[in-house]
Amino acid sequence: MTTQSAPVLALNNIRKTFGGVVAIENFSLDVKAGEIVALVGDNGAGKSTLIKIISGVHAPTSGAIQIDGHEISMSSATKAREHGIEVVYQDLALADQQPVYMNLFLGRELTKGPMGLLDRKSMIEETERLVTELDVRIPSAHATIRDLSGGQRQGIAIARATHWARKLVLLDEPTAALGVAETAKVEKTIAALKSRNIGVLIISHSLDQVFRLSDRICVLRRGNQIGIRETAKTDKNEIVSMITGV
Ligand SMILES: Nc1ncnc2c1ncn2[C@@H]1O[C@H](COP(=O)(O)OP(=O)(O)OP(=O)(O)O)[C@@H](O)[C@H]1O
Repeated sequence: MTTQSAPVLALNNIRKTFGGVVAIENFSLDVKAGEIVALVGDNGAGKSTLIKIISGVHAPTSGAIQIDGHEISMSSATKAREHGIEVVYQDLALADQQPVYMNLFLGRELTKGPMGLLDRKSMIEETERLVTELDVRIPSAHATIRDLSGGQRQGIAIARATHWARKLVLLDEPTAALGVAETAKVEKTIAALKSRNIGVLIISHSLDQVFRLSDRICVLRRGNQIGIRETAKTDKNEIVSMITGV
């Protein structure tokens, strides 16, 4: 059961231009606690731009963003994290030369003692607990990211986001590079966020995945919101025609 109370995220009349290009026009959307909303649209529709606006990478040209009913200025990715928002980007943003445990704590390393030394033991223990819980199969918490497979890296990026998120997880094509079994595992992890009452906004080109995971589907075309549908009350044909406009 989920508590669908006040929206964790509310976007009101967001507009974003890059020079003369209007990437997002007049866009509004709520994501409630424990809800999974899928953002779909063709290439260039504006999906990634929207995720970057919510995660503080791009400032909107105009419009407002509210978290838990409070208007906030998402001026940087750090600020977004402070508000409990975590993102998994297509390029994963992992430090390739670093071990898994350092990646899970990147920028939020645990320290000990008056000198603030890295508490590697605790970070390794916490990493081992987390990867076991999420069934991310890696050789060890000490493994270097560059030595892992694409699926293992993806698992680490998602483990990091789900571990730190308090309000909202944003996922940009989280399973694009994965096989069937790995995709199923990632989808299970995403679905489990509902029980922690975390809101999820997911970009996916796979309508099968969108229908498996989401509560609602929001369609974007050329920066405009074409409509929002409850997943249980629509079908692929309707969503495809909303995406393509035919
Ligand atoms: N940094 C930027 N500078 C200039 N234009 C940009 C920038 N980022 C995005 N755009 C433009 O904004 C529009 C939306 O792009 P965006 O990447 O958000 O689309 P998308 O829906 O995520 O596409 P895809 O599915 O191909 O990733 C496009 O016209 C794109 O060229």
